[in-house]
Amino acid sequence: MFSSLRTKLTLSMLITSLAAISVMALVSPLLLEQRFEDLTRQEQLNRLTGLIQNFKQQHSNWGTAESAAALAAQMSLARSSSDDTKTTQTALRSVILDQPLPAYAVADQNGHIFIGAGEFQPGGQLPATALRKATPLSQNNEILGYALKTDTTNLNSHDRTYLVTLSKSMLIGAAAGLIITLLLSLTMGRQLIKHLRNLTRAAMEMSKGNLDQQVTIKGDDEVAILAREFNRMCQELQNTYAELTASNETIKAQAEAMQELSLRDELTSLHNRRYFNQQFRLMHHQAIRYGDALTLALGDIDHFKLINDRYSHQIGDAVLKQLAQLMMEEVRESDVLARYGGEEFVLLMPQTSKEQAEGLLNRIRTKVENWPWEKVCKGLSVTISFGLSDQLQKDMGHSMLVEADNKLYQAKDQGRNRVCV
Ligand SMILES: Nc1nc2c(ncn2[C@@H]2O[C@H](COP(=O)(O)OP(=O)(O)OP(=O)(O)O)[C@@H](O)[C@H]2O)c(=O)[nH]1
Repeated sequence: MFSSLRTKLTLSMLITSLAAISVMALVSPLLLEQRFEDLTRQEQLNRLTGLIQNFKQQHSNWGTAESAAALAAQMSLARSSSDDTKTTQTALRSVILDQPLPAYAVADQNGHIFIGAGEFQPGGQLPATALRKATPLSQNNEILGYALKTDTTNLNSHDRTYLVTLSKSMLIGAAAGLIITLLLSLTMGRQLIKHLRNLTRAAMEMSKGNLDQQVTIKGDDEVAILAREFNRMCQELQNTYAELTASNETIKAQAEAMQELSLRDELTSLHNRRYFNQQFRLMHHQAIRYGDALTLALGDIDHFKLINDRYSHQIGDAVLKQLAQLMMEEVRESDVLARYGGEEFVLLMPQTSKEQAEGLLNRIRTKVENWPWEKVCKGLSVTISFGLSDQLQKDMGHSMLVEADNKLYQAKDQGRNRVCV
């Protein structure tokens, strides 16, 4: 339901804020009231202690029923009097008039009550059980009297109003603070989500194969660290991919070169017999299937042994190379010219009749005969003989090769430097 991170963050912040305000609304007034009461009570007890001290300074018999009665009398006088010149009466007035009437019964150290409250009346005696519950009023470790709380609260309506106003102000302040925090969190959350979205988008692009991904980095937080690492990984991946592609290309090129080399003759750079065999099988099959013409020629340099013997093996090699070059210049791209072995060549001519092939081979033969072989070696002359076949039989080309070979022998027998058909 709440699938996006943004929604989840917003909701969690809202819930947290509401929970914080609720806790504050419930707990803080209670704590405040408790604290307020404690302070008020302490203040009242201090005043009572001060009252007794003042009285005791003037009356040496403090602790007797008489002195308690005298203080009680002074207190009832202070309630009705406006004269505040005397110290005790001033203290009394501050206890009795400035403060709400405390819900305390107060007695001297021997339990003689001089301030009455509840069931305890002035002039009476505070029972032992009540005395145990009462708070001692002491100074310099000397107990001057006891105050027994007879009411649950020390707070008057003023205090309560003050307390409620304070609680409300606190709540308004807290609510305002929380709203600001919420807004700030939302802004920060938006920024965070923006960075995460950028990262997600870049990662998705990467998974599609677009490795060239870099995200903007701001700040130094965890998301920035994540983004920095992501960028570094992208860069590394890109470099590795480029290296792999390059080495792949090299391997491919090397494999192609190896393949090509394995099908080429090293000396003449013509295709070799293996390549010829592959092509011959294919072309022979196609020619039979589609009823096309296919002519095969075997060529052999005349008296090549003599050339080797007379001019050296190196000159023999040079002749082979030059002759291959001359033949290459004459044949079509679609023809297959290969060194068949030693001083023998084979030429496969697809869609070529025997007559057309004969014409081409005679052109080659004449070209070879007329080429200035003196350039290679003084006194050198070279000729070549060819045997032709266009026999298409379903025997994988065997009869064609046999016939071409027979015709080549025929050409040699008839005096060489010729084409036998
Ligand atoms: N220099 C060189 N000679 C080669 C190479 N391959 C084969 N030969 C030589 O070619 C010669 C072929 O001689 P033969 O088969 O007697 O034929 P021929 O001398 O040409 O005589 P005919 O074919 O009857 O005209 C041999 O001496 C081989 O050593 C090669 O790659 N380089």
